Amino acid sequence: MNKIQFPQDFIWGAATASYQIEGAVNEGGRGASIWDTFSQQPGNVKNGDTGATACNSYHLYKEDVSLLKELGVSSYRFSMAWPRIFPEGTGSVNQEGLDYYHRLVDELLENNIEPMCTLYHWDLPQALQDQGGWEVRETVDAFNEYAKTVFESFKGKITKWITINEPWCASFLSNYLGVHAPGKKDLQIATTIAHHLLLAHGRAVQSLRQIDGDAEIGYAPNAGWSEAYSSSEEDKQAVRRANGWHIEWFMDPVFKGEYPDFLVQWFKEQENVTVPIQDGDLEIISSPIDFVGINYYTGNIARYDEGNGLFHVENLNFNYDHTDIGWPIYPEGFYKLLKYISDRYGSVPIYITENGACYNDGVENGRVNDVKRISYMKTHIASVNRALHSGVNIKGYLAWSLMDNFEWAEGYDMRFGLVHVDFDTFERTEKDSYYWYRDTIKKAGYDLSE
Ligand SMILES: CCOCCOc1ccc(-c2cn(C[C@@H]3NC[C@@H](O)[C@H]3O)nn2)cc1
Repeated sequence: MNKIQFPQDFIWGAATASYQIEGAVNEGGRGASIWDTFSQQPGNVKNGDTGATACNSYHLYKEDVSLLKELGVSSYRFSMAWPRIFPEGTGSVNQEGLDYYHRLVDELLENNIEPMCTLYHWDLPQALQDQGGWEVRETVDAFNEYAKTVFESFKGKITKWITINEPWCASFLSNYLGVHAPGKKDLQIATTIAHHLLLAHGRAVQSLRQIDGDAEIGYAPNAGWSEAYSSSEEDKQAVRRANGWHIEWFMDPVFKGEYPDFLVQWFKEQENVTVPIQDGDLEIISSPIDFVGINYYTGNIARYDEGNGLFHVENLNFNYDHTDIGWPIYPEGFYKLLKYISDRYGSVPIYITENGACYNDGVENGRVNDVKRISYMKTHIASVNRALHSGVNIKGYLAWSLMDNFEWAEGYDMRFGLVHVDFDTFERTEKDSYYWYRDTIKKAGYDLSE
């Protein structure tokens, strides 16, 4: 037997995001985003890299679609850049921006590839940031205007929408830890932003129901996985706080209509931070959705460590194998996470909207022999298969990423692609993992002995 086998109707895909691949930041009427501003500020991004040219996908999208077609995927997850549609965040619509995404979507549909579109993958219009950004509720209204505009424009073409990608990154990583744009370090601001992102999600869900009853909508929360070092109560509580911050903080409000109270109390008592909930917010946030996107990369073993960070928790470094970005390789965590989500939130349809590994192999004699990425994909796709066969309602798997791209604060050094990109010439070279994934898609699985 020795086979990892998926159902024939299992959806296979690949994912990218606008600021990471498009480039052409001053073309097509696009306005500035917070990532243009943040990446231009010295010290924020390795090597001073920016998304100004990226993979040049704004001009090379047909080549990208050809790569997807050859790969054999049935789904392509991309994101729209809000500043291409509304250069000033609100107000007049930039028709050139809509036209670009219509060209991309038409090319996908002509190749029988279903577009899965993320509305917000972190490139907030700078004009809105200048007026308070996600800290102010007016940005929630602006997001809803943007969402309604593209729902109307792409009705009948795009049938799977994702509202917000990784709200933990867009709130806490960006406004408490200061690692991503706009680089703030204030827990109350980050907590307020997290709430407004969830509110924006809920408002967009309600708007889609009014505009296009045939389309499906979800969101893509972060999902790391921490596991207690021991069965001691203090280790278990420390890990409960860590997982709660990454997972429950963003999933309980959507699926249960409330924040995890133990964490709300922790924020209040430890940090004097509160969530600015107004009447009706949680009803909006918990508007029923059609699927949830799970993004998984890594997990860790953790234990209680008095005074260590927000939650008094220490991630232990067991010298597990790591990818080139330094993240431990922990496929069992993926299986445990998926079971945890299914047990806690029920049979909501799940798409793995991101899973992949950073390996920085270069091109040698026209090939990229990224055997470690193939190994990572084998073990992690097997974890998805374990969860699927354990009753978790998983509908598809989309690899992060179709191609090497701008990996945020890590710049272009950290490569997650199935396709290698030369960032000077924009030449694309399919890696060995691309061919392995193509064969796996064709067989809807793979043989463990291979
Ligand atoms: C001070 C401690 O700070 C440590 C860094 O902390 C993080 C956490 C998480 C990430 C992270 C990066 N990615 C991959 C992206 N997902 C979406 C897509 O755009 C991919 O490029 N996911 N999570 C980075 C850094």
